[in-house]
Amino acid sequence: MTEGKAVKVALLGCGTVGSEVARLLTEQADELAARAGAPVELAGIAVRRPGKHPELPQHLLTSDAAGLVESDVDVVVELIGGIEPVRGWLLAALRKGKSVVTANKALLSEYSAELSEAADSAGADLYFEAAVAGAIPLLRPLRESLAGDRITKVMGIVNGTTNFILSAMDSTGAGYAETLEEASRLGYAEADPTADVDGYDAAAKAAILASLAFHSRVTASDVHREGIGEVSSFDIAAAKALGRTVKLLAICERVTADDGTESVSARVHPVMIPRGHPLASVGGAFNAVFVEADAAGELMFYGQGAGGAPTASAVLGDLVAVARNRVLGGRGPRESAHAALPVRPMGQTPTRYHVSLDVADRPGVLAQVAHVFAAHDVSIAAVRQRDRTSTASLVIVTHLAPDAALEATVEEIGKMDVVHEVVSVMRVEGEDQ
Ligand SMILES: NC(=O)c1ccc[n+]([C@@H]2O[C@H](COP(=O)([O-])OP(=O)(O)OC[C@H]3O[C@@H](n4cnc5c(N)ncnc54)[C@H](O)[C@@H]3O)[C@@H](O)[C@H]2O)c1
Ligand SMILES: N[C@@H](CCO)C(=O)O
Ligand code: NA
Repeated sequence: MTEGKAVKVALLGCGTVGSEVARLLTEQADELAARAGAPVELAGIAVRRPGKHPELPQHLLTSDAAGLVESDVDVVVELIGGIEPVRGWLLAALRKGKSVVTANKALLSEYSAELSEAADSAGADLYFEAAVAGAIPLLRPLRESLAGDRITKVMGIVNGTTNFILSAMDSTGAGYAETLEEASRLGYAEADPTADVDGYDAAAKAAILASLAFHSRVTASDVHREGIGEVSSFDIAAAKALGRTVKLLAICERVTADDGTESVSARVHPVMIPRGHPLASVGGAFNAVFVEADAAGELMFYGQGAGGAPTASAVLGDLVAVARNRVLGGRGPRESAHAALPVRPMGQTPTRYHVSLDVADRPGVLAQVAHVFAAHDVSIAAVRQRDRTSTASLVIVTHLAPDAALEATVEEIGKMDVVHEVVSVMRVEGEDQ
């Protein structure tokens, strides 16, 4: 059944992802029409320099994105990225009742509320499956399939570029700069790859995940963020020596205080996980996300988190959904922020630390170090000591404690005379507390 009136689509941006969307939209036109219930017609493509795209249908090209949005189109697919001028164009489209499909996590993690309100008041759809974990169907399961459950935790690898770099550092010992260059060449990295390596991209995704999972408004600035710039070969070696590996994780949790009040913790930072943990074997630009919910238990989502074609798959899935909604006269899910949970500061969030120290090898040192942990009310889970000629290597893994207490402990230990060097400090996830 494809006899419905054509759904006209404006494509904004034709780079890594946009070019794959244009290709698939053209190559699979008949099948997409059959699935949507009407032809999904590319009405225009906004590019920066129309003369530079001989591979695209020339009559569709324009450098006037704003004009294309204003024209007689039903859906705007935005694949340019960044905040302005895109935000203004998408607001204008939604206010006129045009549906929007975007992969722009930077924009959504700051302006989701504004965009959703514009969509809701005009009865338009706002879909963004590609914005988190590329091809992996993750946001639709959170918004729809799990709408009847109570999610307690979302944790995973959501940035392909940094996972590609950390995997290479762990397996081949490849250098940071050369691996980042390769990730850019393969189309994984953002236009400015510092968004990847400094954790901004993952933090934006964590904000989107936390908002959907906990029915609250969480923005990128609410997310505690640390990138992989500080991860050294010592950290990788320390992790290996303990049967662990280092991953950059986004962790969004529902935290319940002693008095029963609930809040949301959202953070992105490097983490040591056991090599046997399912996230440890997620290599290259692949992403994997665990979701824990009261009734469903533990769910794992895995697949390609970056790259042109995988991301285009998610964009096209959204496009078919919004086209179908227009054909049938319905709407997709609206923003759900009714729980309005506050965001818990990182310092009050319970975490566990791995601390690797070079200490003087003489009696009483371990007791002195342990005393500092105790003074900060941090309980030690495991200690390993290895003697060298005049120093000893001391590895300590803690139980859960407020992150601020752990940070203060490490700072104080670093100042002790008997501690020659704090070799590696990293949070630990994925093992018994
Ligand atoms: N590459 C990925 O793996 C991936 C995955 C998920 C989400 N995303 C997101 O998808 C979006 C696009 O990413 P990308 O990797 O394709 O980026 P890209 O840099 O390859 O493509 C963006 C394109 O937009 C064009 N552009 C910039 N300003 C424009 C304007 N005013 N008018 C018309 N075109 C303009 C650029 O010339 C470029 O070709 C971003 O929001 C990104 O975060 C990318
Ligand atoms: N730069 C992002 C693209 C996918 O969102 C990444 O490396 O994961
Ligand atoms: Na996705």
